[in-house]
Amino acid sequence: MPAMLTDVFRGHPIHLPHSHIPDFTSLRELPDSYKWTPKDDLLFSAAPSPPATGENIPLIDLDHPDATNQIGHACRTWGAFQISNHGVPLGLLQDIEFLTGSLFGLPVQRKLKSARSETGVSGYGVARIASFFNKQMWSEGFTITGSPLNNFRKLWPQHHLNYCDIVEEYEEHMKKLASKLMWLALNSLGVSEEDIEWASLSSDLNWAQAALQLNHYPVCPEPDRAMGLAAHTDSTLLTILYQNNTAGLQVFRDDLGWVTVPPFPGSLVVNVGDLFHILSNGLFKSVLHRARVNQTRARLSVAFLWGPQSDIKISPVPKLVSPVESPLYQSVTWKEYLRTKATHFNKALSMIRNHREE
Ligand SMILES: C=C1C[C@]23C[C@@]1(O)CC[C@H]2[C@@]12CCC[C@@](C)(C(=O)O1)[C@H]2[C@@H]3C(=O)O
Ligand SMILES: O=C(O)CCC(=O)C(=O)O
Ligand SMILES: [Fe+2]
Repeated sequence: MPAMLTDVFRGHPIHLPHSHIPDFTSLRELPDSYKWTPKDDLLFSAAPSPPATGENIPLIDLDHPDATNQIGHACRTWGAFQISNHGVPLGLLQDIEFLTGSLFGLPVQRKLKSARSETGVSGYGVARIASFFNKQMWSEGFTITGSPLNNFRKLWPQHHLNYCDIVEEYEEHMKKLASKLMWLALNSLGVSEEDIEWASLSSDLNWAQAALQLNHYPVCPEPDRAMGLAAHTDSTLLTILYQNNTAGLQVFRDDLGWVTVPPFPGSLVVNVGDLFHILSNGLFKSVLHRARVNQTRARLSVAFLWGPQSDIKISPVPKLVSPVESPLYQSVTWKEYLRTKATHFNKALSMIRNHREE
């Protein structure tokens, strides 16, 4: 996988307190800096949840004859769905979960040997969005772009090659799955490969790239006051998320509030990201989501964040733009968008939106 994302934050350092990541297991009480009140998580103005209706994001069987329409509907209404029969071997999901558990189980001092630098993308640390919040999140993360070899060697001097193989195999499966899902979703809108210049020009998947984000949410002494990962949308085209058998992911819908996505063994969660929202001229929703924590079980998740190569301009598909209106968004590369997001976070999408005359 080409390492094009690695230099995206060069010249855009963020000062994050990686070195202050505590040894979570030793904390019997929640420190004040980790106590969130509802106003600490208001950057995306998500209204409080109305009473639960039991509605949830759809679980779509990819072998179902109507899968295309179901995916299209889910992208328009939720911006998220779960999938079964996705073709990723269960053993590989178990391997990536094992790798993730093993990484975060290492002593803090070892993990810090591969700490993400202030201008880097890859490595160990707190989520990049942490700089926008006054409170700290109850989680730790590890981002992989390009080869993980150098970092993995520092983490596991003996076993790094086995772990590199797992990451490579996982990314290969994810790449193919993400592309299949994108085309199914676009087909549901009547859009095919010939309608998108950059996709039709390059053979196989040379136009795509990705980052793998491993997340750990340790057991928390006061889960109702803590936040695992604050509300955000992904900057991607699509994100494919594996979660272990512990609930915590929540997605937001204006009419339903925060809805918890139950883990179904072997299934994967798919999120529409901001770039897919732009490409679909606003028809697909980039889903606002967050992760909560709990008092009894540690939670692990693995997000495959998938988007176009850094030099590809994403703009609304002409077929989806009305002939009498301008496209909803200006064109933008993933790199430009990540930089805008790194400085303006929740305002990034509206900054590239074309404001129409009334
Ligand atoms: C490619 C990327 C997407 C991401 C920023 C990053 O450079 C690598 C990590 C990704 C992640 C994972 C956790 C949530 C998120 C908002 C963050 O802070 O880092 C996403 C970023 C994103 O989608 O914008
Ligand atoms: O842990 C989760 O369920 C969410 C992770 C996530 O949103 C991310 O890595 O972007
Ligand atoms: Fe996310």
